[in-house]
Amino acid sequence: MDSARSWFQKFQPRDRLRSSTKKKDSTMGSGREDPQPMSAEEASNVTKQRVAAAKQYIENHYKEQMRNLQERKERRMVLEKKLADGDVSEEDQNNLLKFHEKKETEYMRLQRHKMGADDFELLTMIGKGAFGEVRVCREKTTGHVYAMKKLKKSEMLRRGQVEHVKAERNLLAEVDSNCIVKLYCSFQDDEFLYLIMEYLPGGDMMTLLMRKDTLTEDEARFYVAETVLAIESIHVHNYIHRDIKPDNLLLDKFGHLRLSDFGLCKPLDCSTLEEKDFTVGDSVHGASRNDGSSAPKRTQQEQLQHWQKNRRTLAYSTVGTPDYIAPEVLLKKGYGMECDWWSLGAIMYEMLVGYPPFYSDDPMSTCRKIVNWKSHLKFPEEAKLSPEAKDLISKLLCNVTQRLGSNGADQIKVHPWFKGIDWDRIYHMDAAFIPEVNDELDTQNFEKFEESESHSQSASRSGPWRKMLSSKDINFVGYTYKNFEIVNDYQVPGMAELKKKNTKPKRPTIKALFEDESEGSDTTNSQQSQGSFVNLLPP
Ligand SMILES: Nc1ncnc2c1ncn2[C@@H]1O[C@H](COP(=O)(O)OP(=O)(O)OP(=O)(O)O)[C@@H](O)[C@H]1O
Repeated sequence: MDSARSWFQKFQPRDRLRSSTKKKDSTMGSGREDPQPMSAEEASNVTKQRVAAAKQYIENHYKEQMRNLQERKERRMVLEKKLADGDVSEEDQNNLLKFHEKKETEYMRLQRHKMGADDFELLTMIGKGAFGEVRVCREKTTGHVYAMKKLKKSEMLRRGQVEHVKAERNLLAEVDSNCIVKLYCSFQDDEFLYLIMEYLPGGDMMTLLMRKDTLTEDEARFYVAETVLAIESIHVHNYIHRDIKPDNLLLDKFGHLRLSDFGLCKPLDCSTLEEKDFTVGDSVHGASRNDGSSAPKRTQQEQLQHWQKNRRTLAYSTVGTPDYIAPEVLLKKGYGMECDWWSLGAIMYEMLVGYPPFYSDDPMSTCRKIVNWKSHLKFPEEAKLSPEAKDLISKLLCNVTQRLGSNGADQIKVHPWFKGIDWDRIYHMDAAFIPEVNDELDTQNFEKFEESESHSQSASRSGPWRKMLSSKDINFVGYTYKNFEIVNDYQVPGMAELKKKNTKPKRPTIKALFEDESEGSDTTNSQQSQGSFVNLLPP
C-alpha cells in the first residue's frame, strides 16, 4: 500500500506539485516570479503524461517482480546442473549452494536499496563525451571498483537522445557476452543518469592506435576478429550499433576487446548538404568540387600526423567524428545491420594505414568522401597492405548489397585474411598486446583529463538531499536496473579456495560457475528501443 502511495505521489500532476513549490519559494524568499498558471488543456496534457508514466511504472514494477522470480529459479537450476555435471566434491557443492543463496539474499537486499551517486567514491576521470563523463569509482560499502558513466539528463532531452540512452541501458542489461562491456546497475537523480559498468583498465582502441601509429597485420587481425565477434553478439540480439569506432572498443586487463557506448551516437547533421552534393562524387567533376580533394596532397606519414593532431579534438567535440559511419546512415535512407560491418572496414583500414579511409580536414568533407567512397577509397603504397587485407577492406567498404556480412558474420569469418584464426578460442588466447595494469585503480592506459573546478564528490546531490529530490522523471521511467552479477564478488568466508578451484583461468571469480559457456545465453531485461542503437524486435 505504501509503495502504491509513493508511486502515486511520484506521478502527481504538475499543477499540484506547483502549489507546493510555490509555497516553498515564498518561504525561502527566493524572489522568483510565480509561474504563469497553466491552461486547462496544458494541465490535461500534463495529467495524461503523468498517468501514462504511472501506468508504465506499475507495469514495469510487476513485470520486474515476475522476471526476478523466474530468473532466480533459473539461476538455481543452472548452478545445480553445473554442479551435477562438474567434478565438484559434495562438500564444495553444498558450500557453493549456500553461497549462491547468500548471494540471492544479498541481491534482493540490493534490489530494495535505492542506489545513488553517493554510494560511490568518484576517482580519476577516464573519458569525456558530449553528454557527460566516465570515471573510475569505488563502491563505498564493498570497495569494488567500477567505471561510472554519468550523463546529463537535460542534455539528453535537448538533443533528443532519450530513446538512445534507454537503448544503451537495455542492450547492456540484456546482452550477456564476453565481448560487451558489463553493466552492473543504472540509476538516476534529478540531473543525471548513471551507468555503473565494469572498469576496463586496458584503455580504448583510439588511445592504443594513437600510441602505436599503425599495427602489423597480425596485431590488427586479433582486434578485428574480436570486433567481428562483438558485432555479431549484438546483431544476434537484433541490435545495430551504428556508431562503432575505436573510442568504443575497450580493452580489459588481459588486452581482450569489449564493445561499449551503445546509443549515444552524435549523428552529424548533414541536412545542410544537398542530395546532389552526395551523388555527383562518382564523377570526376563532383570529386573536384565537393569532396575535399582540393585539400593539399599529403604523404601517408603527413596524413597520419595531421589525423593524430585532430583526433582527440574530434572525439570530444559535440559533433563527434563521422569517419566510421556508413554512407547509408549519413544519407538517412534507411539502414540495417550492414552499417556496422562498414565501420569495421574503416577501423581495419585505420589500424593498418594509420588514419581512417575518408579522413579529411573537416567533418563535412569526410561525409562527402564517405558517400562518394568509390572515388575516394585508396590504399597508399607506403602502407604495404597484403592483397587479402585490401580485398577484405574493399568488401566491407562498399555498397550495402555487396557488403560482406549482409548475410551474417560467417561471411566475414571465412575470408582468407582471417586464415588461422580460431574463432571459438580467440577470447581465451593471449591478446596482441597485454596492457600494463599495476593495480585495480591504474588509469595509465587512458588519456589524462583536466578536472574542472566544479567537480566535487557528487556535489549537492549527495547525502540526505538525495532522498528529498524526486529521483524519477517521466522521461526516464524504467532506467533503474541492477544486475545479479553485482553481488558476484561479495566475500563469503572460506570461498577463496573454492573460487580458485572452480574457475576458468581468465575469470578469477566464482562467476564462471553461474555462466553458460555460450555467448548471449542469458536474457535478463525487457527490450524496447529505437534510435542510434536499434533493437529491431517489436516492443
Ligand atoms: N567501462 C569502461 N571502462 C573503462 N573505460 C571506459 C569505460 N566506459 C567508457 N570508458 C572510457 O570513456 C570513453 C568515453 O566513453 P563513452 O564513449 O561510453 O562515452 P560517451 O559520453 O558516450 O562518448 P561519446 O561522446 O563517444 O558518445 C571511452 O572512449 C573510454 O576511454
